[in-house]
Amino acid sequence: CRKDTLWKYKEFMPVDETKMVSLDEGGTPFCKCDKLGSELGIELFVKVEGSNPTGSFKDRGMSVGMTKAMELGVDTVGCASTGNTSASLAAYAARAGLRCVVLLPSGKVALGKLAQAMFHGAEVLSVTGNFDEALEAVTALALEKHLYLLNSINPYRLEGQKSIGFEIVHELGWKSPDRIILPVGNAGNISAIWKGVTEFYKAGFIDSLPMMTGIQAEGACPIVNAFRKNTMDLVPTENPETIATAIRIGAPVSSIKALRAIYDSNGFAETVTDDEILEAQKELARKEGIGVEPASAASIAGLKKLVAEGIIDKGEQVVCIVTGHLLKDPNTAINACVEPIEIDADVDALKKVLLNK
Ligand SMILES: Cc1ncc(COP(=O)(O)O)c(/C=C/C(=O)C(=O)O)c1O
Repeated sequence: CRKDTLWKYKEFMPVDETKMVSLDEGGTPFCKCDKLGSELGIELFVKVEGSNPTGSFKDRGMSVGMTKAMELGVDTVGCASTGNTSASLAAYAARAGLRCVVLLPSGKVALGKLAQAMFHGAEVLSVTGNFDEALEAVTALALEKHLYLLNSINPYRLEGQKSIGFEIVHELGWKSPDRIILPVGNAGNISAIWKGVTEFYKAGFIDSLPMMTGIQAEGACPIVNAFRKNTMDLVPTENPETIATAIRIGAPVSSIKALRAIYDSNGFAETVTDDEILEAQKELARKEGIGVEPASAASIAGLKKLVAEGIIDKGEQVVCIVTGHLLKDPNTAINACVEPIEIDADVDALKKVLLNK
């Protein structure tokens, strides 16, 4: 694989690299966003995880998790998913030659993700119920050893995803940013990144740590609710609802790790509305040219809100992680735009429309 993958940090990956299952994941773009940043009075970088092989950060965790599956000699892998985990698992299982079973909440998975899971040959089960119920069912199946579970409850997933933290501090010249902001659903990613930066801190590679800041949709925000009460006790959101279907999760499995990361880093947790998410998604696409799916835009919407609330100080160096590609959810993107103009392929018609002539 090419040199700039997450495997350049293989010494920090607790798996047998001779069993590596890789699609050259990691080494994603780290874009300085001066237009948005100067409007907000901060120094803004965006880590574009939609540039991974299947279009989301999940590939990092899946590469290491699938490598562990090969080490263990399992024949079947599985997950429940709001979409991206299943898309990534299907691709990496195909690469590894393993049987793949995915459970998806029926009618609540964005088109691109469903297409990926199906086309890579996963056995796709459309579950009546939400993600949390699907996860409970597939976990029971795994506990009876019918499959190897690769949801982010599997620690090897977090071992891969912690490389996002490695790359951020590496790209900043072995320095932590003041703050890392990301969307939170099942809460594996914020936990993983905190693990990564603290490992590099303990190794002496960096001498400070970022404030970990998690953003949730207003209709699916158990972590934020716990944070606001300054507690580790999580009250699940019973019927989570948001247009950002990737983070439509009510009972995050990694809530303890995520709350630890937020509290220990002196970080923060905030909610954003669906409208704020859609507005941020379009703003990032049209001001900085970075196309992301709705859940990913929650980190930008959260940044704007926290600056407005005075939680984020002027001049802070902030990294927003945008977790999935725009193409994952084409329907939501098209519904947010005006219809294309129908026109004849004729120069006069073009001049009429474009030049008002
Ligand atoms: C684009 C995107 N952005 C953010 C998240 C939240 O990350 P976690 O807080 O680590 O869960 C997800 C999660 C998706 C799934 O949980 C799944 O695919 O099953 C995502 O796809």
